[in-house]
Parts: sequence; C-alpha cells; structure tokens
Amino acid sequence: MGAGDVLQELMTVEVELQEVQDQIKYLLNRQEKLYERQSDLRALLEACEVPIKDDPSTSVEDWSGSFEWDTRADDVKFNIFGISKYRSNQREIINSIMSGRDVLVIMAAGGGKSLCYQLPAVLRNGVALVVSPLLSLIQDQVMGLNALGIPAFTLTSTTHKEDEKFIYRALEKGEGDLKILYVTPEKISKSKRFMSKLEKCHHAGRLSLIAIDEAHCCSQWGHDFRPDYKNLGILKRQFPNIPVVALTATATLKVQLDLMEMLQIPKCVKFVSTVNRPNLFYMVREKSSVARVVVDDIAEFIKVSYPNNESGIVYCFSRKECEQVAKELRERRVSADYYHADMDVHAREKVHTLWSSSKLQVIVGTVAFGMGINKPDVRFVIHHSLSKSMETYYQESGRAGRDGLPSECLLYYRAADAPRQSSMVFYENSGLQNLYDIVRYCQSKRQCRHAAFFKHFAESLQDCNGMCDNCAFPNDVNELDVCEHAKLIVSLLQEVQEKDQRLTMLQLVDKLKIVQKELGSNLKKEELEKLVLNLILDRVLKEEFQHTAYSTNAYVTVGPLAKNVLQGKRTVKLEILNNQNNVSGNKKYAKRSLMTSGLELKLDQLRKELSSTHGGIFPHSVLSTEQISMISAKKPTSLEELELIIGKVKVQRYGSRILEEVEKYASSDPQGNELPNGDQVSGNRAPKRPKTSSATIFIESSSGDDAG
Ligand SMILES: Nc1ncnc2c1ncn2[C@@H]1O[C@H](COP(=O)(O)OP(=O)(O)OP(=O)(O)O)[C@@H](O)[C@H]1O
Ligand SMILES: [Mg+2]
Repeated sequence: MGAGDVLQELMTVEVELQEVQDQIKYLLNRQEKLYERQSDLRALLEACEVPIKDDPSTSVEDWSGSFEWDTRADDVKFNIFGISKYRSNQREIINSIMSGRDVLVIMAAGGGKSLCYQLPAVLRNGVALVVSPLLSLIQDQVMGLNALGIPAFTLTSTTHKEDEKFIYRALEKGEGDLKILYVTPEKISKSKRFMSKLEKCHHAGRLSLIAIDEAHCCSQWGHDFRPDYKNLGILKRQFPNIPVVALTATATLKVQLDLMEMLQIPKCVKFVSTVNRPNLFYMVREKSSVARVVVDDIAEFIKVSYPNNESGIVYCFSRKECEQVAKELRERRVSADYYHADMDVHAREKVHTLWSSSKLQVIVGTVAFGMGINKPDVRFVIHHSLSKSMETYYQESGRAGRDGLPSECLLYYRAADAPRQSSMVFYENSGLQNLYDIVRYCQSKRQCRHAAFFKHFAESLQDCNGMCDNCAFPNDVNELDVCEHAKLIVSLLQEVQEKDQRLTMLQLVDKLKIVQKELGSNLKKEELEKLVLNLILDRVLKEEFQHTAYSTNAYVTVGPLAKNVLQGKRTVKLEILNNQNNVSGNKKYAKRSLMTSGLELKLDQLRKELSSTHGGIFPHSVLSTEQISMISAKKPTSLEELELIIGKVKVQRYGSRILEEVEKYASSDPQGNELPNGDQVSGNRAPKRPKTSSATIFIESSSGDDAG
C-alpha cells in the first residue's frame, strides 16, 4: 500500500468518522428531547391519576353554582374593584378559595389572577398573606389596592418603622385595619419575628388565606427560579387549615407537580386556562440590514399608530443597542428611554415609574425589563431582535394588552440576527433547539402565529380570527426549487473545511452571492441568508462555535444530513414572496388608538391629572381604558348613572370631576360630533378588529358568566 493510498483511505475514514460523530450528536440531542418528553408524559399520567387515587371528589366539583357569598362577592367586585363582569375561571376560582380549598391557578398573563385572591381577601374575615417575588410588583399592587380603599400593606426591608409597628400590632392583636399583607418570600424564610407574629394571627383565627403569586418561581424547572420560594411549604405545614392559592402564568406539567409538592398542596383544585391571547395581533416584519432604517420604521409605526402617547415596549438584544435605539427614537420625537441591568437601581426605578404613569411613552429594554411589569394598557410590544425561544417571546410579547383590549406584537426579523442569538444560547440545555423553534416562527410566511403558540404549548388549536399577519393578509408565496443551490452550499463548505477554514453565515452568504452565478441564479442576500438558515433548521448544515477572548463566534459547517442533499435524496425549497403582504410590505401605517373620540382623550387626560393629585397612583387605577370607553359611550349625566358604570368607590373619589368633564364636552359638542382628534381607525392591519357602537372593544377567550 503506497503512501498515496494510505492518505486516500485515511481521508475517507476521517470523513466517515466525522459523519458518525455528527450522527451521534444528533442522536444525543434527540435522546435528550425524548427524555424530556418522557418525563412530561409521566407527569401527565401521574396528574391524571391523582384525583382518582387521592380525592375522587376533585374532578366532579362544580364551582360555578350558587354560593352563600354570591351577593356579597358581586357587590365587592363591582362597587370596590369597579369590575362589571368576571373573566373566564375567575368566579370558579374565587368560589373554591371561599370554600376553604387549596387552589392552583394557571392563567395567561393579564388573565386577571390578582382579583382571584384579592376579592376573597376582602370577603373573608381577617388578614390575607400574599407572597410575591419582587418589590416593584408588590408596591404597584399595594398602591392599586389603596386607591380602591382596600387596606393593603407591605412588609419588606424598606417598610417604615411606623408601618412595621402597625402591621405587627394588627397581626398580633387584631388592632387597626389590615386586610391584605404583601411580603417577599425572604420574609417567610428569614424573619423569625414575622413568622411568630403570623402564628399569633393564625392562632387568633385572623389569617384568612395565603396567596403565592408567580408560583412558578418555586420550581427549578420554571424560568425564574427563586431559592426562597422553595421554603414556602412551611406555610401549609404551620397553617394547615388556611386555603393556599398558588398562581402563575406559565407552568408546564412538570412545574405544576413540582410546585404542588413544594407548597404541600397535593389535593388542590386546579384551574388551567388557555395560553391564548386573542386580543394580541402578532406580526413579523422584514428587518433591514441598515440600522437607521429599522429605527425609522419603528418610529413611524409608533407615531402613526399610537399618536396619543399610548404605552409600548421595545425589546433589544444588548444594553448598547437599547441605549442607541432609545436615543434615536428620541431624535425622531418619540418619548423613549432605556432600561437594562447595567443601570443603578434608582435610575431604573425612575424610568419604570415615568413609564407606568404614562409620562414616558416607550421603554427600550433588554430582557431585564421583565417580571415586574404590571401596566395593563401596554398597546404594543416591539422586538427589535428575535427572542431566544418561543417561550420567552410569548412572555415578552404577552406584556401587551393585559387589560384585554386590542394590542400589537411586532417582531423585526432578519436571518442574520439568528447567529447572534445562537452564540449566546448554544451552551444552554436545548438552547439551540429552542432558538431554532422561534426562527421557524419568524421564517414562516404562511403559518398562523397563534397556531404556532398552541403547538408550542401543546394546546389544541383555536381560531385566530385574523389576529396575525399571515391570516389577516395571506402572502402570495412562490416555492422555488433550490436543490442545486443547496448542493453548491454543501460542496463549498466541504472545500472550505478541507482547507481547515471556517465561514460565518455572513461570509458564506457573501461567497454565495458570487458563486450562485454558476447556476444562473440571482437570489438576493436576504434570500440566501434565509436559505442557509433553513438548511441549518433541517440539519443539512449546522452551527459550530468558537470562543475568542472577547466573544463567541458562530460558524456554519456541513451537517449530518448533508449527504442526502448531495445524493439528491432530499428536495430543498425556498419560499419567495411574489408580493409582500400589507403588513411587511406596505409602509402606510394607520392610527390604532383605542381612544378615538374627543371625550375619551379628555378622560385619559383627566385620569392622569387625578392620579397625581391622589398621591401619585397610576392613571389606570383611577379609570381603566375600558371604563373610559364605557363612560364615553354612555355619557352619564348623574352620579347614579356613573355608578352603574364604575361602581361606588370610584364614584365617591372621582365622580364629580368625571361628570364635569362629560358635561363640558357635551356642551362644547352638543350634536355629539367628534373633535378633530377623533379620527376613525382605518388602515391596513388587523382588519378583524371589531368596532362596536359602545366603542368598547373586548375580546374574551371564553365568555364570562356574570353580567354583574
Ligand atoms: N373581570 C375583569 N374585567 C375587566 N378587567 C379585569 C378583570 N379581571 C382583571 N382585570 C384587569 O386586567 C388586568 C390584568 O389583571 P392582573 O394583573 O390580575 O393579571 P395577571 O393574571 O396577574 O397577569 P400577570 O401574569 O401578567 O401578572 C388588570 O388591569 C385588571 O384590573
Ligand atoms: Mg399578576
């Protein structure tokens, strides 16, 4: 055997070895996925068996019937909370807590979980304890409750000595008026003094219920694990007869079982609501490679669609990008500021507060701007870059429209953004698979965006009602056969690899732009990027990573299924748009403001004014956007009429000012003609958005059961 033959065989063996290694990697990946699925399925099986083995009654209980507290509950709901109609599951959850049961609530962001424990807290005798993970969330909640006249307090490291004394006296001796007490989990696990007072309160029969908000923080499998949440099981051990209600927006089965065990509520009643957010219009826009053009487009979208200063969030990939985008938005006369983890706490709080009180229109943030967001009337969430998974995108975009009113979620996507994310997530467990799922979502020109979420969360499909770009404006898509392009890409990469070199996606696409001419092809840069990414998603190519002193670089190399392409066993297609749909192609934005009448704008102004004169509470605590629409439609002329819309407490506090405004408006516009500001919503997006005579637009995932 000559040296040449040896070399030849060595090369063949090495190529084959590489293939085997690729296949092993692929199989290991697959094995990991299957293990995960196996564990989910086992959990599912266990969950199915729990009621049969442990408590046959749980599956047949009817929580929607009549209960002795119905009248009182309706009164508190309407006259104190100002809420006219329960949303899906709220009434049932309230009834089960009132019946003294432990309860687990899984309900999408903005579904209305707070009312589920706040209303029973008002109805039951004694003090309700609420555990919540973040100071900012707690402060917002306490401020909102106080604005409704409900005596709520918080006990944290920042509580004034006087308040602390008051709270301890209330717990120990039942003195003073304390209905709801918010604490962070650290208080339970670290303060013996607090626990001893709580025990006294319980002993005297004054502990009414225990609520654990954001309960997914208990589980290591959840996305926001907080070690102190692990110790909350002590509450059920110490106070076994007090109902515990755990609430969260997202929890896989594994997380659900985990937190039932940790909180020691194995026999809880479980309410799982749909992940569907039918009021959110989802769209993906082509992102220009020129940074300035992207910001121009975002600024235009905000200024044209939301000219009345409606609140929004822009998510960016990096801290630097946040600062840059915020600055450029300001230069385009959009009121915007940035928020990220590198800022000191006070600067962050300041920006957050300005935005929460609608004095700043847009926060440009990294993912650090997260769980503490309690603002119900966020009308748009824009992603300047793609998120790292479907799950994070669902959470981040889900911060829009928590008040149930129509809102928009817009993601700017270009294939070249994917390697930036992949070099960040590749070391995470299933990080790349998760990223590729959202890349698939972005690349798709045809699949319903809502359907993608149902699929991801393993829920059965529901109608989108035209609430995404692909359903509202179907694209005219042409499927181009690009098998020859794919072969060319694989051979090109093989050649490069043989020379022990590597290419990033951008370098590969630059080369392709030239060599595609061999095929007589003239695909655009963006189309070539998309093709390369599709081949990565299909494992014909794969990404490899290399660390440098400053960064991690992502390279594109030949993947485990490349052979199939070379041997012509696999067809490769690329979706090319014949004419882009209106959403991504047409630049003409339309006004999306929900407040379309002059009176609505006046009332919006009034709630801002009243919020600052009533101790700096949030404008939405004075009147919700839905209430503004109802007042504007009905134009009440007396306090009695107004009370039928917003309930007693709000009428007592703000009734005369509201009537004054309605009257002033009616006398300036006796025919009921709209002021110049009252342009009608028209345009080319979200055509299914209903316009009703009352101007109140409210989309429910399932109907409420009480006309209140
Ligand atoms: N039945 C209802 N009718 C009208 N508005 C409601 C109703 N229930 C709750 N809301 C309003 O919906 C908004 C969101 O409610 P809430 O803060 O309780 O959501 P959540 O489920 O806790 O969401 P998250 O997971 O984001 O914390 C609030 O402004 C609240 O006042
Ligand atoms: Mg909440």
